[in-house]
Amino acid sequence: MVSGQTIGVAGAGSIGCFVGGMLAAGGRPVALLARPRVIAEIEASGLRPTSFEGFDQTIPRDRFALSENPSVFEDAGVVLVTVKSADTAAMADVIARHAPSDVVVVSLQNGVGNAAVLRNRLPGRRVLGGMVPFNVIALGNGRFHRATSGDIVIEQDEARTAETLSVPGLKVRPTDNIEGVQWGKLLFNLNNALNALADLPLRKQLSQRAWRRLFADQMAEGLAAIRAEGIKSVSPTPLPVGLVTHLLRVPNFIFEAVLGRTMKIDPEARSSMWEDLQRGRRTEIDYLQGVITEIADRRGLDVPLSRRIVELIRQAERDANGSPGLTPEQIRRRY
Ligand SMILES: NC(=O)C1=CN([C@@H]2O[C@H](COP(=O)(O)OP(=O)(O)OC[C@H]3O[C@@H](n4cnc5c(N)ncnc54)[C@H](OP(=O)(O)O)[C@@H]3O)[C@@H](O)[C@H]2O)C=CC1
Ligand SMILES: CC(C)(CO)C(=O)C(=O)O
Repeated sequence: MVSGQTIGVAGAGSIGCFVGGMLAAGGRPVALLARPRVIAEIEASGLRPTSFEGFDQTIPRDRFALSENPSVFEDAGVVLVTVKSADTAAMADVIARHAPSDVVVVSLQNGVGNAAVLRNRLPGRRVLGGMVPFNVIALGNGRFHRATSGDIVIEQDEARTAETLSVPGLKVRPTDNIEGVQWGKLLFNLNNALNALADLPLRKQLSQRAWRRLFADQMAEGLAAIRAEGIKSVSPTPLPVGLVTHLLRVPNFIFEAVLGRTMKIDPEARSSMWEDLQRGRRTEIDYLQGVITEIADRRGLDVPLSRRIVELIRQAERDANGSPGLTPEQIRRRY
C-alpha cells in the first residue's frame, strides 16, 4: 500500500471504530463501512476514540468517510476486516465487488480461520492475518474506549503494511508467525465465554481465584488440544502460555502483583462475547471453544469443560436475556 491511500474498515463496530478513529486521528485517510445505527450515532455525536492511557480525541467529520455503501472502498489501498467471524465470508464478497484488485486485506479478528476464509473468497488478492490483543468497549455517543494494553500484530509483508498502519497511540507490529500468534490469542480468548457467562467486568472476574482456576482449566484443555495438532502457540502476554495456566491458580495477592506488571485492564472492560449476549447477537463460540471441541472430536481427546461452556453459551443465545450471571460452581456443576 502507498501511504496516503485510503484505509477501509469493513464492519465498523467496537474494534473498527476505535482502530479507524485512531488512524484518522493519526492523519490517515479512512473510510468506515458501518451499519445505519452506528452511522447515526457517529453523525449525532462524532467519532471519539479514547484509551486507558488518556488518549481522547473527537475526530473532525471531514477527516473520514462513513457509509453503509461499500463503494467507500473504491480507492482503498488496505481494507481492515473487523466483523465478527460468522460475517467474514459475506464481507469478503463485498470486498471482492467493491475494492481495487490490488487492495491488501487485513483480518483484525479473533479466531484462527478468518484469514483463510478471506483468501478462499478473494483469490489473487493479498490477505494478511492479524491479532488485536486489546479490548475495546462501545460506550455510546460515538465513544470507543480501548480498555486494555498491547500492540496489534499482523503478518509481515514486503509492502510493510504494519508500518503504514502504525500511528501515535496505535502500534502495529509485523510477525513472521501469525498462526502461532493467533493460536496463542485463541487460548486467552477462551475466557471470553467465561466472562460472558459471569456478567462481571474482566478485572473483577480475574480478581477471583475460582474464576481464574476455571480459566486455567479451560486453557489447559485448549493447550492439550492444540499441542496434539502439533501447533506451537505464541503468548500474547510477556509470559509463556504454560506459565500463565500456573499463574492463574495462585492466590489473589500474587496474581494481582504479576498482572499489574504485565497488563493494564480498565475496570469497565468486558469480553466482546459478553457484549454479544447483551445485544442478543450470535456469539463467536464456534470459532473459540468450538475449535477446541472440533480438534478433540477428531483426536479422541477429553475436553468436558469446553463442551460444557459451548452448551451454556448456546443456551444463553437461545434465552436472549443477556448474560445468565453464573458462578464458577454453576459452570462446573454438570461435568
Ligand atoms: N471488542 C473487542 O474488544 C475485541 C474484539 N476482537 C475481535 O474483533 C472482531 C470484531 O469484534 P467487534 O468490533 O467487537 O464486533 P462488533 O460487532 O462491535 O463490530 C462489527 C460490526 O460490523 C457490522 N457489520 C457486519 N456485517 C456488515 C456489513 N456487511 N456491512 C456493514 N457492517 C457490517 C456489525 O453489524 P451487525 O452487528 O448489525 O451485524 C457490527 O456493527 C471479532 O472477531 C472479535 O472477536 C478482538 C479483540 C478485542
Ligand atoms: C477481551 C479480549 C481483548 C481478550 O479476551 C478480547 O479479545 C475480546 O473481548 O474479544
